[in-house]
Amino acid sequence: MPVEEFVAGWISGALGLVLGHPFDTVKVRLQTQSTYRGIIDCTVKTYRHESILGFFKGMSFPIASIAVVNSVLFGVYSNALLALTATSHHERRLQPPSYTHVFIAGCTGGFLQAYCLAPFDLIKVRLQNQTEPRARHGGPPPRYRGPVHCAASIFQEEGPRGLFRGAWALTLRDTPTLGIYFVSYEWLCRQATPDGQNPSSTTVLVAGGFAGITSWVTATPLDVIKSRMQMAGLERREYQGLLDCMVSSARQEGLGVFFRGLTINSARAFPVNAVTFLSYEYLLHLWG
Ligand SMILES: CN(C)C(=N)NCCC[C@H](N)C(=O)O
Repeated sequence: MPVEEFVAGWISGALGLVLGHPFDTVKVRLQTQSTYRGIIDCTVKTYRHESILGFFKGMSFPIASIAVVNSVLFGVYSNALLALTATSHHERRLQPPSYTHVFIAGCTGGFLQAYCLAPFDLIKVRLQNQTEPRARHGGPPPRYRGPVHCAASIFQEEGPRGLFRGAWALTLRDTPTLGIYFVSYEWLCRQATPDGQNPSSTTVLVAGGFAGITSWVTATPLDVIKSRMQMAGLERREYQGLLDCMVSSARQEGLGVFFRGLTINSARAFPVNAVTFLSYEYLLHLWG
């Protein structure tokens, strides 16, 4: 089993993550809290209340976890394509796999990464939703002191299953949308590249960016539900399950609720995924 794809997936994921985390914090807050009027309001309030550090809350854990998550995604994707088409990463420009194979391999990568991602994503969302500034004398201390304290508290208060809160919504979000992610990337690269040649860096950047946007646009409705289910244990607002969360959110806030965070998700997706694909392709080319 080729391992370079796993390592390249890890490094490229970490680069994308640092770039996209401030956007991600604004997105999570818009999706789960109703105190903000929009992206600008949320950005200004976060900055005034918590300084620039507020945008980077909950980042240390994803940086550590991206090693597992992105390497599982890209490693499983590439190895699933190898199993389906008997071609390695370098042979795929001369013998391009069918879009059906790309989709199946992407869904497989998405399905497996979702379960690795679930506890890390839960902790990230809980920390991002802590709006108390880190060090304010006299004010109430934040509920969680950091990622390890957050994981331990969830474990104590909600049991081991608590760490997988929202995992089902996350799996439903990621399985098809990662198929869409890789198909969009491949399709855009092939449109802009003569047969048998490697795509240029600009093509990879643009195709990666648009693949990110396409997949996040389709993922946003379940992303909202996932984030709400992850916060439910904390806010004493329990849902009976995924369907209940969908129905009660739509009843209380209208269908527009499923598109909360769509603009910021798309704005974040372009640079993050452009950088992720460019560094992934570059590293594999370097080691090739
Ligand atoms: C729609 N979904 C779930 C994805 N496209 N997932 C792939 C993640 C890529 C990158 N780390 C990001 O956070 O955008």
